[in-house]
Amino acid sequence: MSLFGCGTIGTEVARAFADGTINADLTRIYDRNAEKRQSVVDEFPVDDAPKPVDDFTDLFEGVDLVVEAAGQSAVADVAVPSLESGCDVLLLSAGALAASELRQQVVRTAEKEGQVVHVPSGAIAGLDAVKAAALTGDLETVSLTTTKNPSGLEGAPYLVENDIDLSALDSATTVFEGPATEAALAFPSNINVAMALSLAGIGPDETTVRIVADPEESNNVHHIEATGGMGSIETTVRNVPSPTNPKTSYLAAVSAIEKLRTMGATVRVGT
Ligand SMILES: NC(=O)C1=CN([C@@H]2O[C@H](COP(=O)(O)OP(=O)(O)OC[C@H]3O[C@@H](n4cnc5c(N)ncnc54)[C@H](OP(=O)(O)O)[C@@H]3O)[C@@H](O)[C@H]2O)C=CC1
Ligand SMILES: O=C([O-])CC(=O)C(=O)O
Repeated sequence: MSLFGCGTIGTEVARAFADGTINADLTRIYDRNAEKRQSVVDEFPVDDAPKPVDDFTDLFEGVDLVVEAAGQSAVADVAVPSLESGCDVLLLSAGALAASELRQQVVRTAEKEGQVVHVPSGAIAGLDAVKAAALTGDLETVSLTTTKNPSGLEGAPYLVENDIDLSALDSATTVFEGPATEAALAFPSNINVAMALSLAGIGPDETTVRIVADPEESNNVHHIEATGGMGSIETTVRNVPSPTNPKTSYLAAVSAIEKLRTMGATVRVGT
């Protein structure tokens, strides 16, 4: 396998290869930051380290899967070329697929090449039930309310473009409400989970998202509500943020690791 992105999630994923949690080889890694590439290499014994590459197109050689843990622009760069090179992809920055042209291109290429696009549950819970409910054809509403400390939202394009200053907040405030299609692009580093939920359920135009900035909240909280003919589903995850990136919940990295681990497992639990 190859890894694109050697930041918070990429480092945790690489460690899981290094310590044998994932029973497969990580052979190539890429990040635009050479120091981060090197610090991932340093997680491995010298004779078992992945090769750091300067150009992401060198990730494809001799591997069957490329793990993206970098950012939405990386998905635009790497997803289609990976699939065309005969690699499956696992996308953490799934919000990139909110752009319908890219989404269609990725899906069509995967179909044509017979490859798989994996989107892990990441920092949310309940995709198993939402997927099953969607199959019944009468899943009616799906909503996600995400609450983060302002430090977990700062720098988001939507806040910058609308001149929203979160440092002045003294109580929980809704900063965005709209379809997942808009949320994923307005908050590209904060709400990739909305696209995972959309793909599992009723699509990004119908899935509604509310983002709350709360100076009293120390966790990244994701609350899902879904209703339909099967009844209703509610899940809440109160995630501990990663120490190296408060925008990213620790569970997101572990979710990707579990997905990779179980690709080769004999017993696979969950829908
Ligand atoms: N699906 C889910 O549940 C979740 C998804 N995510 C998403 O996963 C991704 C990784 O998160 P995280 O590890 O915390 O992020 P980090 O910022 O810690 O690490 C990302 C790394 O990738 C590099 N990078 C970003 N874009 C590119 C690019 N186009 N080309 C080359 N290198 C690039 C960054 O470099 P630099 O430092 O120079 O920017 C950085 O080294 C993010 O998009 C994040 O939003 C996060 C949490 C949950
Ligand atoms: O880690 C989280 O809580 C969710 C997140 O940042 C994302 O989906 O992009």
